[in-house]
Parts: sequence; structure tokens; C-alpha cells
Amino acid sequence: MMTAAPEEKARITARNLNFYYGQSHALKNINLKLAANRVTAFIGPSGCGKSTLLRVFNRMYDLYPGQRAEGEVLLDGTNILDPKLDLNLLRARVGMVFQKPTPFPMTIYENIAFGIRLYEKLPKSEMDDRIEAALKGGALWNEVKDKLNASGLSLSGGQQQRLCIARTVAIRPEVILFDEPCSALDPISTARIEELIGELKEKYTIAIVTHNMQQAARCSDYTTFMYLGDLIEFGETNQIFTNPTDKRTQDYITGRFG
Ligand SMILES: Nc1ncnc2c1ncn2[C@@H]1O[C@H](COP(=O)(O)OP(=O)(O)OP(=O)(O)O)[C@@H](O)[C@H]1O
Repeated sequence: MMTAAPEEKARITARNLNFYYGQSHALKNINLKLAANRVTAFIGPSGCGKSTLLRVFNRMYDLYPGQRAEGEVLLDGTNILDPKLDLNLLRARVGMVFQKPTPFPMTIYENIAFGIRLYEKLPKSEMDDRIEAALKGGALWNEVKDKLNASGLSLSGGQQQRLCIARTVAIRPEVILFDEPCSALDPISTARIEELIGELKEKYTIAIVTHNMQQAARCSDYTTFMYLGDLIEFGETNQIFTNPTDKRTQDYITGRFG
């Protein structure tokens, strides 16, 4: 197993990470660094553990009994697997965008304000500024600035996904996790989100799970190939796609399995 890490500042470091669904061993001794202000893509055949790994990074699994992680996952030096950790704070630092856009059934404005209010009490004018900045961060401001009181559900699928990204950005996270963020979107909306991910990495550290090889190649700096719960290969995206060292990586990226 190759677990080399980039010679860059790490935002998240996983050390000897194992994950279990009851008796089932879903992540096997994962060692990995997510470089700060870079996009790291996770690829591999269905069921290899990509989403499980992403869900460890913000302790999403904590909501479900019987699921447990062992080892260490450091976020700027703090072990996020520590049972005493404040999960609300963790989820403010590590935001997540899901496969299906999930706006709340409320106005565009309230979709963003809702999350901010969980953490901060702001006067109206400051809140307005934060909402504008978040919608700009989600590359949605120009399309919605004249209808902030319309329902979030009235937007197109691609706009809804950008609203969800704006909602995540509004809380000022350090890391954003994307779990197949484009799989429900058309090619134009997909291109828009990929472009946005490229912009977001200036401020945030990004991890993205994708089934789309072209997407991983287009928008990531580093790529991780996983197989049956193992991290098989990690490297610069260009190297993984042009000159992988492991035969399983090569077979997967050339479409021989998965
Ligand atoms: N809630 C669960 N309970 C039990 N086993 C689970 C659960 N969720 C996932 N698994 C198992 O853990 C392993 C990893 O699943 P995971 O969803 O992380 O894979 P993935 O690589 O993201 O797959 P996909 O590409 O299909 O989304 C699989 O064997 C899966 O069956």
C-alpha cells in the first residue's frame, strides 16, 4: 500500500485509521494527508469506502449506532476522533455538500442565514453582507440577488447545489467535503460546479468523491485510489492518471473494472 503524502502543509492527517460498520471492516489502516488549499479526489469502485472516509472527516457516522472509527484523524493537530470533541464546532470547521442538492424548504436568504444563526448572532446589515458574500462564494449571487425571498426549492438543480455550497461557505469552514456533488446535475451545471471548486480551493481545503474520472482529472490536485477499504495509491492527479504505480489503479482508470 502506498501512503506517500505531498510535501505541502497538511490540513487533515489520517493515521492508522480503521472504520467498522458493526463487524464489517470498511476502512483498513488508512494513512493520508489532505494538503491545505488543494483539491484531493477519491476514486475507486463502488463500495471501496470513499464515502465512509469522507464521513469520518466530519464524524457524520456518529449519528449512527454501531459505526466506529479507530486511529487518529488530525485537523490542524487536534484529533477529531476524540469522544469529547464538540461536534457542532467540528461540523462548522468541516462542511459537507451531498450528492443530491438539499436546500431547506425556506427562502434563499433563510437557507444561508439559518446556518449562520446556529453559530453567531449578527445585526441585520452584517447578516445581509454575509449572505451576499456566501452567495458570491457559491457563484450564485448574480442569479438570485433580486429574488432572495423566493424559495430555495424554486431554483434549478444546479442552482440548488450552488446554494448548498453557499450555505456551507457561509459558516466559514476550513475544509469542504464534496460527496459526488455533480451526479444529479446536467453537464453545464457540472462544469459550473467544477469551476467553482477550483476557485474555492484558494480559501478552503477540499476533498471530493467522484465516479467520474474526467472530473477527478479536471478538478483535483491529488488523487487517491481506494479498493475494498484499502488506500491503494495516492499521488499527484497527473501522475495517477498518466503513470499509476499499482496495476489495480491502472485497471480502474482505464475502465477495466468498477
Ligand atoms: N450503513 C452501513 N452499514 C453497513 N455497511 C455499510 C454502510 N454503509 C456502507 N457500508 C459498507 O461499507 C463499504 C464502503 O461503503 P462506501 O459507501 O463508503 O463505499 P463507496 O466507495 O463510497 O461506494 P459508492 O461509490 O457506491 O458510493 C461497503 O462495503 C458498504 O457496503
